[in-house]
Amino acid sequence: MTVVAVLGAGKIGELVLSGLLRAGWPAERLLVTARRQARAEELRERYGVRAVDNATAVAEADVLAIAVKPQDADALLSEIGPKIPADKLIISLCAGLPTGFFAARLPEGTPVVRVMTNTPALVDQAMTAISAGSHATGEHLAVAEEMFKPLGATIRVPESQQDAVTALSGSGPAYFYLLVEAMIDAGILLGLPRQVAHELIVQTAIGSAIMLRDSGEHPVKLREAVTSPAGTTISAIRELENHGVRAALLAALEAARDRAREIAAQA
Ligand SMILES: NC(=O)C1=CN([C@@H]2O[C@H](COP(=O)(O)OP(=O)(O)OC[C@H]3O[C@@H](n4cnc5c(N)ncnc54)[C@H](OP(=O)(O)O)[C@@H]3O)[C@@H](O)[C@H]2O)C=CC1
Ligand SMILES: O=C(O)[C@@H]1CCC=N1
Repeated sequence: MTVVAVLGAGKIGELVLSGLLRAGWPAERLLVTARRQARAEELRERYGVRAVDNATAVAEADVLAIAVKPQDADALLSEIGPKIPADKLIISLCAGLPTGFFAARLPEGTPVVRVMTNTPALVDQAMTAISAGSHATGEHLAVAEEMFKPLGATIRVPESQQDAVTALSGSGPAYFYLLVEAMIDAGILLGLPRQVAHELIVQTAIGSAIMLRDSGEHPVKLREAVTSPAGTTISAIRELENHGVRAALLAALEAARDRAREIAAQA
């Protein structure tokens, strides 16, 4: 029976933990570690899982899901790396860090899978991209899929695409929230009560997202269907184009991809 330990159960680690529990993963098959005792205690109380130290997690778990900040990964691996038997599966959730970073700090032959998920895991709507690193087989990828499928959709990608994935879907929820925030402000500008603007935009976002997923139509077609000749939508779209929204998105996602590369270079 697979035992999973989440090493560094902060925001993302907790999302993985709670998602697995919602999916029926038994609490006895889950371990968590945290740097602060208070955090470990909080997770133990909230989820009924065992909060242990990193060494115990390594000894008892089959799968070690590493969910510390990339900047903290080196210290964590200095602590546990030499003790890890090569039959453990390492699943890294860290942005930017290539699987080679882990391989260099782990015993030869340790399988490493790199995963990029996102915060809609909270509502079982994550997008998780999974890549095999050195020594990871199809079986290891299947274990990662078994863990992340209950949290939403999964896709396998070559590791060379993971920095781009991080820019798109890893950081992606933040872009949508920013857009929604700005559109609610626009509603205020137009004189709507904040609560009404919020309700209008959130439901419009949900409806548009479900249509995008379920209709199978290209977004251009869906946008064209809203855009009447000499109507209101095209007036707004002209302003969006005038203000360079498309160019801003291209530049923003390129910056996120570049930051992922920088994180790896600095690690
Ligand atoms: N937030 C997001 O949307 C996404 C994040 N990620 C990746 O997930 C990882 C975690 O991010 P996030 O959850 O946001 O960050 P958090 O800071 O919320 O979580 C990291 C956790 O790791 C703990 N920690 C650090 N060092 C150790 C250690 N040596 N032993 C045990 N625990 C330790 C921290 O403890 P303490 O609180 O005491 O410092 C903290 O609770 C990052 O690598 C990030 O790139 C990936 C996809 C999306
Ligand atoms: O901002 C970050 O670095 C992390 C990785 C993807 C989403 N959040």
